[in-house]
Amino acid sequence: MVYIYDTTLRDGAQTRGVSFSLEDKLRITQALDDLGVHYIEGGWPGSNPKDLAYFETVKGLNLKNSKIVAFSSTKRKGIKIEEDANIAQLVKTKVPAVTVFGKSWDLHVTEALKISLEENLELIYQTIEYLKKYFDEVFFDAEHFFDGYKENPEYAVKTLKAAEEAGADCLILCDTNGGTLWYETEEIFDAVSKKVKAPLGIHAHNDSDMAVVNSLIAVKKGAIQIQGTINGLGERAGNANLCSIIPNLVIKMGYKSIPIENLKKLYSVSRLVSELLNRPHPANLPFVGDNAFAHKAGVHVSAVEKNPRTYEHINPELIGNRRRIMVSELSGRSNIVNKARELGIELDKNSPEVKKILEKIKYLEAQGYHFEGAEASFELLLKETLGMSKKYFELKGFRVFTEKRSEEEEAYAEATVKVEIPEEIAREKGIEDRFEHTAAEGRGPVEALDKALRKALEKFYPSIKEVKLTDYKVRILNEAAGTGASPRVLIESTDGKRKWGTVGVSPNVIEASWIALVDALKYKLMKDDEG
Ligand SMILES: CC(=O)SCCNC(=O)CCNC(=O)[C@H](O)C(C)(C)COP(=O)(O)OP(=O)(O)OC[C@H]1O[C@@H](n2cnc3c(N)ncnc32)[C@H](O)[C@@H]1OP(=O)(O)O
Ligand SMILES: CC(=O)C(=O)O
Repeated sequence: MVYIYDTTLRDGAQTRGVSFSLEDKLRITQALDDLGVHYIEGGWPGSNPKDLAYFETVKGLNLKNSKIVAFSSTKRKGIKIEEDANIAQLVKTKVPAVTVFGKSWDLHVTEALKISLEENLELIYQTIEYLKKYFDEVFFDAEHFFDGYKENPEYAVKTLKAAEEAGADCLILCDTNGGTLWYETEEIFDAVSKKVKAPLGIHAHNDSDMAVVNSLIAVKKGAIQIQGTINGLGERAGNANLCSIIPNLVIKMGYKSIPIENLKKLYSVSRLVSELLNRPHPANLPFVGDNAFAHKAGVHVSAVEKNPRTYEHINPELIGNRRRIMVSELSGRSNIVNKARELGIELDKNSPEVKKILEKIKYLEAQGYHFEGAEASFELLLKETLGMSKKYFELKGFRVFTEKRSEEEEAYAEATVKVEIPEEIAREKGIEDRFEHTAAEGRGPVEALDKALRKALEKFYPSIKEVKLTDYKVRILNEAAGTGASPRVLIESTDGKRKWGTVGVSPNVIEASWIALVDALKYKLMKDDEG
């Protein structure tokens, strides 16, 4: 049995740029409990009022699987343990388990704590002995254990023995600076397990990109507790990523830990943490990233179609992720067939339509289009080629101008747009005048154009009012051409029910924006028709 100890709410909160609210901490606690994590380190109650409030509030959650753990250092030097504010706050939490970190590297004892090596052993012993009177489980985080062991193995082991003799339930070897390589972890675990009897655990940082492998090797060498964080959050380069450790441990290494059926929740827990931090979810995370099972190359897609094992190390559904197929200039016909199937359209790989769609994609990508971030433009292209979409309107012309009358005055833009609605649609709607000629103002030319186009179309298609632009990005494609370069415009839109991306490319940035805007509105009308 390997116990999973999550420190997202404590070491994860030490990530640069991260600040969890109390509500975030409680939501993450519930999600981790639901996933089946064994221990959740909620914070350091002696550190700040928020962590203190967490330990008060968390008692109200009806947790099914996880034990809440409070964290602190060993007692301060030069005072009695009963006088130590950190230790007093730990005791007040009345949680089932606590973890204290103590110094295992002689450098830290003499340089950071500025006490003798003997005194440090006393701090460790006294703190653990005292806390054992109040808590079922007391864990000892041997800070900098690996660096300490490399410089003074005898002393590093003495710190573990002090904790063991005082009654620690698990001795966690910490790679605090994250510089340890996998074979060193292996050797040090081998040596230490001969010298202490208490169970061992590991807490690894990722400064050498070794945190996951060090954690798994430690398990191979007998560790029964792994400390880590969701998405590898943590001080500097982060902590060991539990989203990689858990599936490797359970699915591949076959250890008893979190039940395998619970792993289906891993992807959503990982996303929840990104959402709460208001950060983009890192797409390239193994297992739980959106790219983890995304296939772009035609050769890969063709093989995955036949048997997913050809390019997937596990079934993505086991951890709640899914397969994604991208369409681009690197696609083959399999990508098109697969993408069409996602849209509910069955195509024959050898049909002329598939060939035509693929050729169009390759041609447009060579012009600068990029369909990966513009799935709505791809869907329109596919359905237009297959004759499955209506022509909703035709442009009869647009004009945009920008004026700035003086240094002081803000620049201003105005656009006029003329569109024509097809006869059959006008008849259906009982509208006689099929032409609409409108003008609108905006702070910039694209805003003016967007407003004028909507104004022109709203009379025929009132649901256009629901569409909002949520993102607008311009990328210059052939930078060397300077002002003659071709811009690519990517637009993201929403109607409150769904979000979609469209793309436009032209040497004229206004026209590139127009193409992407038109696709955005056409897509909305097509989806409304499809119900
Ligand atoms: C490896 C890790 O990540 S451990 C976790 C680190 N996390 C944090 O530091 C976040 C929370 N920390 C805090 O809120 C604050 O640092 C507090 C409340 C704990 C302490 O604040 P302050 O009392 O102002 O002290 P400050 O942070 O400046 O210095 C830390 C003190 O703890 C002492 N200390 C550090 N580790 C230990 C230890 N294991 N045992 C005993 N004392 C320790 C240091 O020697 C220093 O004492 P000094 O003031 O006598 O030099
Ligand atoms: C305890 C801890 O957070 C560390 O050693 O990194």
